[in-house]
Amino acid sequence: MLGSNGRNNIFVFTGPDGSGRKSVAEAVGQTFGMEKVISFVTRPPRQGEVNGHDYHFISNEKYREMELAGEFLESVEIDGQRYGIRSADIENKLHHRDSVYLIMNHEGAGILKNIYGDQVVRLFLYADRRTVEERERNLGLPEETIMKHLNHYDREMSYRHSCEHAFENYDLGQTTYEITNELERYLERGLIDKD
Ligand SMILES: Nc1nc2c(ncn2[C@@H]2O[C@H](COP(=O)(O)OP(=O)(O)O)[C@@H](O)[C@H]2O)c(=O)[nH]1
Ligand SMILES: Nc1ncnc2c1ncn2[C@@H]1O[C@H](COP(=O)(O)OP(=O)(O)O)[C@@H](O)[C@H]1O
Repeated sequence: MLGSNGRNNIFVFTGPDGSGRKSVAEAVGQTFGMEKVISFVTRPPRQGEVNGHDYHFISNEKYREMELAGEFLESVEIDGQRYGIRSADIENKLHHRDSVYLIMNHEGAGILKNIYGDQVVRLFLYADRRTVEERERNLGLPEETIMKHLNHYDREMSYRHSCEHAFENYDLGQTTYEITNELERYLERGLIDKD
């Protein structure tokens, strides 16, 4: 379904782990009644993660089957685990709605941009290295995971200038407000009084 501006919007939240992509994306998604396209992943769920909400958690074998069947629009390997987006999921959602959102690393964001061009709006979130490390520690992530994430920090940060918009995230309410304002320009739904 095309939006009031005559096109679909695919909002991709990207940036370093711990920058707040999931938190902000969920808040903004709720505000606009937008659906998330959920990734398939081979890593096991972490405590509190829900299958079908955070990810579709699947085995290596199942992932390979889907891959061989050509089901993935985008598929990457990060730290030995596979992450992918199923073509049908994004197409079905866009059939019923004008906009969707996803959360991915720079690689996935670049692939989607190449496929969907102007319909993809990359929203880059960031905070300094010490802050993201502290947030991940407060979340209780295993030390090994935090270290892996920090190893990707510089590479992810260097993607900032390729993105359509970038937001420093230190105050969750403020960041959500800024992104809502920005998305309103794309969605033209009149949720924000611009005067
Ligand atoms: N390219 C790509 N990246 C993804 C996908 N799903 C999740 N990611 C990103 O992969 C990275 C690794 O994620 P992980 O360590 O499992 O942390 P998580 O963000 O807490 O799930 C994160 O930056 C995710 O945002 C996907 O389908 N494709
Ligand atoms: N502006 C912020 N101030 C403080 N904590 C934040 C802020 N944004 C996000 N967080 C917290 O940081 C942690 C990581 O956020 P999350 O949204 O999971 O990041 P990402 O999806 O980028 O890895 C979560 O515990 C989240 O509640």
